[in-house]
Amino acid sequence: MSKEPDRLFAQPLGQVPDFAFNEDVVRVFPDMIKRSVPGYPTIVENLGVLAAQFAQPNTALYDLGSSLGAVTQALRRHVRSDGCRVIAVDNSAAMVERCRQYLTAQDSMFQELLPVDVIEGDILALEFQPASVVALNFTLQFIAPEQRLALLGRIRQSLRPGGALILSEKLRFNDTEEHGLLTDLHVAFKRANGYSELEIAQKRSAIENVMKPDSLEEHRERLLEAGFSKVVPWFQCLNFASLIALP
Ligand SMILES: C[S@@+](CC[C@H](N)C(=O)[O-])C[C@H]1O[C@@H](n2cnc3c(N)ncnc32)[C@H](O)[C@@H]1O
Ligand SMILES: O=C(O)C(=O)C[C@]1(C(=O)O)C=C[C@@H](O)C=C1
Repeated sequence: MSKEPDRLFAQPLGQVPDFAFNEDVVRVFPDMIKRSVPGYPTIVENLGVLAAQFAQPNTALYDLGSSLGAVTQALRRHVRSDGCRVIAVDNSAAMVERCRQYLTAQDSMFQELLPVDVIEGDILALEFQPASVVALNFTLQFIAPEQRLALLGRIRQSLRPGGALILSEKLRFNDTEEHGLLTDLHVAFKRANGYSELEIAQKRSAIENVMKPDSLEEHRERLLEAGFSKVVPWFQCLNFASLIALP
């Protein structure tokens, strides 16, 4: 994995462009996401552990918005079910290219890993195969809000009995005081990880038009509306959480 530090927002940018998963972001992404998302390493590793409990033989395991394949690698470290295949999908060409390189490196280090397809494509246009695990790890928040319900509905239809969707997201909070407190604490987390006030402010402007977090209540209601029967939060650190949704 690239160890290049994230300094993308360190210099004054004047007009801050909208955040995009381009080549510049790809180069620093492992550092960026670890220093920006509280609990990210714990979520990724345990997503593999959880997935091993839900994986059913001869089904697909989806990593939607796979970026550099951190979740795909965790699935391959933990899931041992027969006949499973990991399908990693991302619409950023730069992410997909680097993801394939990392997975080739994983293949050369470990034997008997699950086979994996890395697809460059839009998850909104994907034809889902019968699946037992679907991971949306900080991806749904980048999908246009009006498209989220239909996507979750199609994921629900693809899930076999015994499977699960694992959904991780940045949260917003309906209670103003709770929202303010957890937002301030997230800024403190970023500061403690070496980001300056300028970096924090410019990143905030870059993502505000492209990343639209929902509240836990909105997620729960939408997942139930999409046909899931049960929604169980399994992790929260500050304003970032991960949920298990059962078919
Ligand atoms: C925050 S990153 C996901 C991080 C990654 N899952 C991980 O755990 O390391 C969001 C990813 O979703 C991808 N993405 C956003 N919209 C997408 C879409 N409509 N179809 C496919 N990928 C999408 C972006 O290119 C980006 O790589
Ligand atoms: O909320 C923020 O400040 C973030 O930087 C979050 C976040 C995310 O949740 O995906 C946004 C963009 C990058 O992919 C990494 C982290």
